[in-house]
Amino acid sequence: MSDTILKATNVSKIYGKQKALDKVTIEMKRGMIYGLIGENGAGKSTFMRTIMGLLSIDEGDIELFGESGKKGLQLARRRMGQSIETPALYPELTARDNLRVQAANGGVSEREIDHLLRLMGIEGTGKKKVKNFSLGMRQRLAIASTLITNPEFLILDEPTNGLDPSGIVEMREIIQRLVHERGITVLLSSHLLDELSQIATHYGILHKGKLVKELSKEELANETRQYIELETTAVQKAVIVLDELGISDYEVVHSTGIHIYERLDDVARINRALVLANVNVTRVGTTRQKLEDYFLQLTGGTTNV
Ligand SMILES: Nc1ncnc2c1ncn2[C@@H]1O[C@H](COP(=O)(O)OP(=O)(O)OP(=O)(O)O)[C@@H](O)[C@H]1O
Repeated sequence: MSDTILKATNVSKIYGKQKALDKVTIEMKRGMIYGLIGENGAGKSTFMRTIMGLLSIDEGDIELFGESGKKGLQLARRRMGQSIETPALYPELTARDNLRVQAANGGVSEREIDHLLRLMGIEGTGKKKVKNFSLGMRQRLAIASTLITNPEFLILDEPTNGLDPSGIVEMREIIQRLVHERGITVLLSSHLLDELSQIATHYGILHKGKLVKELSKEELANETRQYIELETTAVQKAVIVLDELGISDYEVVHSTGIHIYERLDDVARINRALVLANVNVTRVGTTRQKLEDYFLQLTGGTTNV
């Protein structure tokens, strides 16, 4: 069985004169959680729609589960679920009855419905009607309904949009559970890098239809790593002091600068030790390039939230 779930090569979509997608190439392997990040209008939904076959492409190739061509893609898409165009939830029905309605044609058992409700953490909603659900609960039910067909690859369009911070954390946990318990590969989107920063294993930054950067979770962590920035005119002496303090994860970045990647809460102590050793410290402090700053740097834009 191929490990490549999605291979989109040079995919373009043009609306009139506007290129909503401009030669986007993305490859996803089984088990990945791929976060597509971009501001409003960057092309995230358009990309997801083309992958699901809800929208035709003007250029490029799409391969799903190793299948290509019209027939092959049609078959492959049966193994996928999506939240871009899900059936509307019935506000007058309970969560369970909503799933029952959607499961009606698929021969899905009550046991499976129970499992989905539990998986999404909405098993306790009982007789409560969906119209009285919070946005977070509704989002969970919407995802539960995409799981009815037991997809191997799930596409979620902005699943954290509109949720409060605790709702975002819960949604992240749910998505991680899907990956760990069901082995589902997930492509999801957000206009905020921060919202997906703890769950995605890979990131693609989309800007004006172009994929401007692709990086793994580890690469992102490195690029936005927090450290103590130490400026001193005596780098060599400072390094000796750091060694004496048992600090080994540091980097001399230039003739007067050191980045220390550990003991971030110990700035005062490190400073004291340096001063005691007669090291002239011109600046010491913790810095971190915030994720959203990093994102703006890549897209050269201003934040729209
Ligand atoms: N049916 C359409 N006709 C014309 N232009 C469209 C159509 N759908 C999308 N667009 C344009 O294509 C570009 C990409 O839109 P898309 O919805 O994919 O962006 P997005 O990143 O998903 O943003 P959002 O978060 O706002 O949904 C936008 O400039 C949008 O105006």
